[in-house]
Amino acid sequence: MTDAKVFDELWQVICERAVSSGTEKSYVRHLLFHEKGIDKSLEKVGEEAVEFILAAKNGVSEKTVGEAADLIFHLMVALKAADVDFSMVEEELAVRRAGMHLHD
Ligand SMILES: N=c1c2ncn([C@@H]3O[C@H](COP(=O)(O)OP(=O)(O)OP(=O)(O)O)[C@@H](O)[C@H]3O)c2ncn1[C@@H]1O[C@H](COP(=O)(O)O)[C@@H](O)[C@H]1O
Repeated sequence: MTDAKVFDELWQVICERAVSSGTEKSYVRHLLFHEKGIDKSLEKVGEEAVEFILAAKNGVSEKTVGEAADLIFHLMVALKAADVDFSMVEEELAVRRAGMHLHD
């Protein structure tokens, strides 16, 4: 899959994990129901951001792609932990594309 639909699918899975009390192993659930609360997801965003920066600075594109994916994934989990729907971010980006600024 190479189109933006992957973001919507991933968001849907993250939302399912947030309501599911299932017992199967789930990394998303591990983050969302962590004893540190939202701090766990936020920590991961920080770690992954640093890893992305280091990879990009080192100029190895395969590593940079992997770290970018880790960062975006953890950012989406953190949005869920912050109770912000991903569609709001998409909407904000769409508004900016249209040359308007909703939250200025
Ligand atoms: N995109 C991802 C994804 N990217 C990275 N990771 C996991 O992120 C973890 C990062 O590893 P780290 O070493 O940084 O963290 P850790 O030591 O395992 O654990 P913590 O430090 O977070 O406590 C690894 O376990 C990876 O498997 C992901 N886990 C899940 N997804 C997506 O989320 C969906 C749902 O996942 P589950 O909730 O596990 O079913 C999957 O189908 C994927 O689409």
